[in-house]
Amino acid sequence: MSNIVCKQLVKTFLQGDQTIYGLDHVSLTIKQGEMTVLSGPSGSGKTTLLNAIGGLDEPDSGIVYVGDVEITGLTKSQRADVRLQRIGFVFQSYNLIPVLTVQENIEFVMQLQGVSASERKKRSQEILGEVGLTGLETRRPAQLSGGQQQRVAVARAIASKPVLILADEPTANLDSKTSAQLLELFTQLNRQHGITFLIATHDAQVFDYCRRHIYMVDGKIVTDSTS
Ligand SMILES: Nc1ncnc2c1ncn2[C@@H]1O[C@H](COP(=O)(O)OP(=O)(O)OP(=O)(O)O)[C@@H](O)[C@H]1O
Repeated sequence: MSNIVCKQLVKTFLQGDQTIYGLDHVSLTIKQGEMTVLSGPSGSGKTTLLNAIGGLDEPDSGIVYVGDVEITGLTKSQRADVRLQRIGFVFQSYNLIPVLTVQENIEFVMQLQGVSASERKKRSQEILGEVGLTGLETRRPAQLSGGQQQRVAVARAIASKPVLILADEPTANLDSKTSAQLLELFTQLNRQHGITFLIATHDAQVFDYCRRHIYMVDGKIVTDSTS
């Protein structure tokens, strides 16, 4: 089982002469296959928590496990390796590589993983079908709508066959219909592949797709409910 376990995470930032708690002793367990929404006011620590779980940033103290790997015990390059093998990211701003085509953007991660060219082509075609982008493989990101670009970002995130997808405001730049389509896609990937989703958002539409809802204020989890 690849559960996510966080124990007593603390992350502080110095702002002027003030110490701000991005994470104030946060502990939580997310079971493999859960779809969880993380909400809270601006500055409550949502991104800081995603970054700690995904190993993009190091907490000051505390422990993060993704499955049997303790992320917090690794070096920067070891964390990058764990991300490559186990964790997909989806951001508000898509973060695609503009000079690469849709297919090349998807294959990029597999290339880093050392997957052969023929296997990359086969898998990227399958993934394009799965996210509903067949026929758009030779386009570049600027030639796609926001919703299509976000689907490419999801395709890239699942290319590495991750156990966990961390999504930070994934619907923020999408209209409500396109957001619903993206969330349907998340649900489908969650059900078919058992991928765990942790979605940080202000968008109430996301709540309908997640049974578990964690709410943060001032770096602390104040409610954690499952419907
Ligand atoms: N690199 C940084 N330097 C200084 N302070 C930071 C840094 N990153 C985050 N913070 C502070 O940590 C707190 C938590 O920020 P975080 O970005 O995690 O909040 P958030 O809940 O994701 O906010 P939003 O909903 O606006 O994205 C905020 O007070 C923020 O100003």
